[in-house]
Amino acid sequence: MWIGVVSLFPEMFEAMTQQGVVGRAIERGQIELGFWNPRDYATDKHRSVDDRPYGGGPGMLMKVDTLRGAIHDAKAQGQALTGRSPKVIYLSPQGRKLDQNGVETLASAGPLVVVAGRYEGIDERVVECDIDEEWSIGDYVLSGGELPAMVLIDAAARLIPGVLGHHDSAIEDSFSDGLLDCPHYTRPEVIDGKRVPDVLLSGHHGDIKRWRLKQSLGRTWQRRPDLLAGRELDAEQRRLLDEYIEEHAK
Ligand SMILES: Nc1nonc1C(=O)NCC1CCCCC1
Repeated sequence: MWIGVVSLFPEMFEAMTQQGVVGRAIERGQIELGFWNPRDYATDKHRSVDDRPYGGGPGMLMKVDTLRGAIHDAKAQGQALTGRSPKVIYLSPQGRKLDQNGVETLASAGPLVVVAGRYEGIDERVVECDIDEEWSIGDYVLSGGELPAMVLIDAAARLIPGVLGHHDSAIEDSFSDGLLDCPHYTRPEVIDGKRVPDVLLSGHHGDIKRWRLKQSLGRTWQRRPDLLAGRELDAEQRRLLDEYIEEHAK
């Protein structure tokens, strides 16, 4: 998967490109990241990358020509390397809320150019002319789009076949099948008097699988009932959830 990143602070991405799942995926060639810094397109002696907002008001906006130059070249490189025109994504609180379905959609959309905003944002005409989709990672305001860009890159990378060591771990993640994740346990068997659930020590893989599904359904029912609304449960899932509710009725 090819992702071009437009950012004034490309060095912020170094940690994720050299470590962990994403770092390994890059090393294996499963992901390719390219970086374009609008500052490299500055032509004045101060190498300006911000500009004053029309109408006054606090703060600055990203300078149009340097930003558009970076987006243009990132798109061109993505096209040249993949043969497909990249989808250009802008991350801001004004965007569509990103969830696992959105990640799956973006991860399967071919090459991407992700634009990380700074200052107070970007000119609306750049959004209209150069941005294909605006996405938000949540209803809060950060100081830049770099962390949201890293969130998107990480979540998308996990969905690329072969990136995760164990195929199931992607499916069993929270939200991968639309449910919250089940509880997990590792050594020691007892922590502060709290024991690992016996089923997990039983070696009965069918029982363990059913227990994990029951816990996922139950947790989702308790913590995020919105994720269950409109979801068709099969007979087994319905039975397990009813059992969980029975056991946890107040
Ligand atoms: N929340 C968010 N989801 O995606 N991005 C977010 C954000 O808070 N981004 C900050 C950026 C927004 C553009 C102007 C500079 C600050």
